[in-house]
Amino acid sequence: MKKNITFLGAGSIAEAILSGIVNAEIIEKENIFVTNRSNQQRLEYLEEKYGVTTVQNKEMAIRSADILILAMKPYDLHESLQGLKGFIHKGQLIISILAGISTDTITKELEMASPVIRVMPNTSAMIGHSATALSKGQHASEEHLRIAEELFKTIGTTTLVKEDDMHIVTAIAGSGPAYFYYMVEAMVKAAVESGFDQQIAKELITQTIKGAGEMLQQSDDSPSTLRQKITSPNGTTEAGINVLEQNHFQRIVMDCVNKAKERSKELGKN
Ligand SMILES: NC(=O)C1=CN([C@@H]2O[C@H](COP(=O)(O)OP(=O)(O)OC[C@H]3O[C@@H](n4cnc5c(N)ncnc54)[C@H](O)[C@@H]3O)[C@@H](O)[C@H]2O)C=CC1
Ligand SMILES: O=C(O)[C@@H]1CCC=N1
Repeated sequence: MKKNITFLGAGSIAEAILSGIVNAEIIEKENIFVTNRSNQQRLEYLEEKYGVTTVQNKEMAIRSADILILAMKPYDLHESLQGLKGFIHKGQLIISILAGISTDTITKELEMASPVIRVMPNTSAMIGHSATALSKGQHASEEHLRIAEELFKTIGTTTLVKEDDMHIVTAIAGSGPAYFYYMVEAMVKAAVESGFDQQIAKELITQTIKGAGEMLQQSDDSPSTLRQKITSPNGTTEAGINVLEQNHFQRIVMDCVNKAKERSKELGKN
């Protein structure tokens, strides 16, 4: 792709995405520009690690961009664009990865009919395994969507969704990895409590999650059937699952996803 791409925001997800793009070599490193609010040390780290160009002079980086990736926190959007929208021009493709924020809000903030694509990646982008969802705003064309898809395919899978569904998608896929990490934390704790080695426990659990993920992808069985095949009558799995059931584990996970979805909606309103 012969394009200049500029990140506004240099946090953890910006790093995950740019790491994926750099590894895939889809855009020359020299054509990737990264800016943040003020943390010079952070920019130096990204420049050193990925060979991208980091800049304090946002004007130049924004004006010269073909694609602008908005990667600041949702609550920093307004202030950030207030200072920068003068440098943004209509021909640029705006990609927003901000949780909760609609493409219409971005258009309003920019005060121009820019093409905006809303994207929800996750941090597995870092190793090319993001499950990324995309939807296009009213001023974006199919070609804009195609460009965004091409870019995000370098960091994992891409799925087109209706913009209204972005809240639930954010709850299951954007935030999703964190729930699994949380579960792993608990499993490791239990293993350590049993006197088992922490590192070996982590390795075994990691391979177990990877295997389960591959099974979910490759097997024709439903998640429920896959679970049942592990659960021998009166065996260890049943004993464990019974505790989850007694404590309403599925209800808790559903509440967790719903709460994340509601939070996404709130972020969009504020
Ligand atoms: N962390 C994640 O897993 C995911 C995050 N997101 C979204 O990505 C966005 C960033 O999230 P994180 O990377 O986790 O946050 P973060 O706090 O790690 O990074 C935010 C970045 O924005 C920069 N920033 C703030 N104001 C700015 C300005 N005026 N100009 C330029 N840069 C500015 C900060 O300096 C910082 O580099 C959020 O909107 C979040 O909803 C989306 C998907 C996944
Ligand atoms: O927690 C958040 O708000 C962001 C959006 C999805 C993942 N992290």
